[in-house]
Amino acid sequence: MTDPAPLHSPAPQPGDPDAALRPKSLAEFIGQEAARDNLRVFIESAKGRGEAMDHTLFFGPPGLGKTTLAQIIAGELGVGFRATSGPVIAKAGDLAALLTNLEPHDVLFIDEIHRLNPVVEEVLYPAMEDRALDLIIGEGPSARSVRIDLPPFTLVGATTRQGLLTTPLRDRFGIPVRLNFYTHDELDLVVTRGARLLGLAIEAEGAREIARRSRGTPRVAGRLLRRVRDFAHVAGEGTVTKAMADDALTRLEIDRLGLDAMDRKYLTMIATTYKGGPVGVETLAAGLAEPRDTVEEVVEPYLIQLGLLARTARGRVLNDAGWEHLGMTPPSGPTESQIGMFGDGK
Ligand SMILES: Nc1ncnc2c1ncn2[C@@H]1O[C@H](COP(=O)(O)OP(=O)(O)OP(=O)(O)O)[C@@H](O)[C@H]1O
Repeated sequence: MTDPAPLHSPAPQPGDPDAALRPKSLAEFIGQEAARDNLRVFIESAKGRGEAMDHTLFFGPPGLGKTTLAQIIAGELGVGFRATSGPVIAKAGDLAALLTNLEPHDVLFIDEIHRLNPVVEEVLYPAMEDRALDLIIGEGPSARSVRIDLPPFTLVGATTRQGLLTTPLRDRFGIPVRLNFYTHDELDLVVTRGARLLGLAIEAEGAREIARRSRGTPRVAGRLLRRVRDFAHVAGEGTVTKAMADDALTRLEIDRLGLDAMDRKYLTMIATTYKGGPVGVETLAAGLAEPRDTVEEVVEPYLIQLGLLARTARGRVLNDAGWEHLGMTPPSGPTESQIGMFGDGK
């Protein structure tokens, strides 16, 4: 069986092998402190008032815990949880069926909410604002509109691309929450917790090594931990050490910054083919034979976070740190990054 998600990709895998490591409560959830503290207040307040919590939007790169937090909200509120995703809701009727089946105060989670069909999105506006559905019954001159009241509910939307949300939709979320990449210390806790749940003995330095190379992403940390466990198991080692983690991750082609083969191919292409840039994202996506969305949502955010890459108005540019990481020297003359940035080239 082929594995559609590369080992190091922050994208989810079918069957959700991460489910066993998913924190079930806010107290168990590591990192994202500001978001967590605020959510705790909103949850307590909604519970105290006996009302549904306000609609909440999570945005940020994949694998940082959007789905996990949505489930935690439902758990902490003590209400039901229904999950779907933007591209799956094909027709207005599909959304109507979901909404009319909710119990009062339930959480409805819509992943990839930026990919909702515009017709479906129109149905969502009154549902979010007035807790009502406006349905058209019949066709032609006899068509009439009926309004159906909905139970109070909380919509939790998740998106990797907040900028792609329409303004009317974005404005209807009372609680927007940005999720950021995790620090090494936080990922260290994620790895240590994961090892405990998997019954795997790991030295502190071993956990640190995995944390450092997890792209700031708990989903990647969990996945790398499971692969290191495989190597340790086959080698007959009882405890994961730093050397063992390093060896396993190197064999998986994950370098000391946590970049994988795709990241390095991307950076090398800008360095060698385009002399450090600027180069457009479409061109890079075509060169990598990857969809543009994957390049923008999965590959680039972490490279930008590390300061290896800049998005400018004229395209992507390799920064000095990017050249250094590749062990290459920029072409002579000032590079684009030395001249300065030209704004955000989205
Ligand atoms: N704060 C955390 N502490 C521990 N583990 C976490 C945390 N956040 C996420 N995880 C782990 O990472 C996995 C991925 O998280 P989740 O599915 O919530 O990410 P996501 O942001 O919804 O991703 P996507 O955008 O791809 O849907 C979870 O199964 C869980 O094991």
